[in-house]
Amino acid sequence: MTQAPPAIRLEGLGLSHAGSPVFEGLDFTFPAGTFSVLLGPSGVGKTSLLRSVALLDRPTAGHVAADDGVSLAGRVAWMGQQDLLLPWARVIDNVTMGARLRGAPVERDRAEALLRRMGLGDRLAALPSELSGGMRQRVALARTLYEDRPVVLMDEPFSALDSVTRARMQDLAADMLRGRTVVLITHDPLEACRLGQVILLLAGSPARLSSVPAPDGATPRPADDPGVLRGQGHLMRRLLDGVAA
Ligand SMILES: Nc1ncnc2c1ncn2[C@@H]1O[C@H](COP(=O)(O)OP(=O)(O)OP(=O)(O)O)[C@@H](O)[C@H]1O
Repeated sequence: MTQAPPAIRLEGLGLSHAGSPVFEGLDFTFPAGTFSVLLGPSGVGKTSLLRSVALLDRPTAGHVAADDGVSLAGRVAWMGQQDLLLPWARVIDNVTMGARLRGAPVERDRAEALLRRMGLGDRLAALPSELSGGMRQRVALARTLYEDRPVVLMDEPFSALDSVTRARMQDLAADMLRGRTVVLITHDPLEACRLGQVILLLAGSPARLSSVPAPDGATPRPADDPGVLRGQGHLMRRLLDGVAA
């Protein structure tokens, strides 16, 4: 990573779809170089918020800005819920596609090393249609990490993975994204407590953000750490109670 990661400020951010407000008046700063995790009930507006941060959706009110005064455009790696792999391109070419499209040099060795760390070293020449859903998700994760951006926004990046692969990918992501400004959406309280340096809940209608204390200790925190298990239970309770408590 060559550029310093900025903090990202939301100022009075609001978004409506078809005239119905999804969220409004959001004021929050995602701290620079910090792994933030966002949870909330299905349909509350998490993806809409992340898309606004990524400048993919135009907010109805307020704005999103980097705290260093430089535009976020070109500094963000995005991993959406759909893997968006190109069906005609082999795994290795999907990972390096961004560089190809930009006309930048392709670092094949770096892409291969990433895929090997994802357990896909023997699938470099496979087409996406020859992969399982979890493998495709790992290719999409490799493509996101390959982009090497100071800001990384990920929408449920591990949702298709079995629990052991998921834990491995969480470890890898925590390691590779350390020091970047990351926002990750998850439905999994354990994932939030393993990875989150900042943990946020989005709830209500229109939705508002609230922050929850993260467990102690460096990330990735062990899944069986007592503080992680307590935090997981607390988050689950908040979600079951409709996040109000
Ligand atoms: N392009 C769109 N046009 C109209 N309504 C939309 C659009 N995108 C999202 N919505 C609506 O906005 C609300 C928030 O959707 P969003 O996808 O942001 O929720 P979410 O919290 O990410 O949900 P999930 O956890 O199920 O992925 C939902 O009511 C959804 O139907």
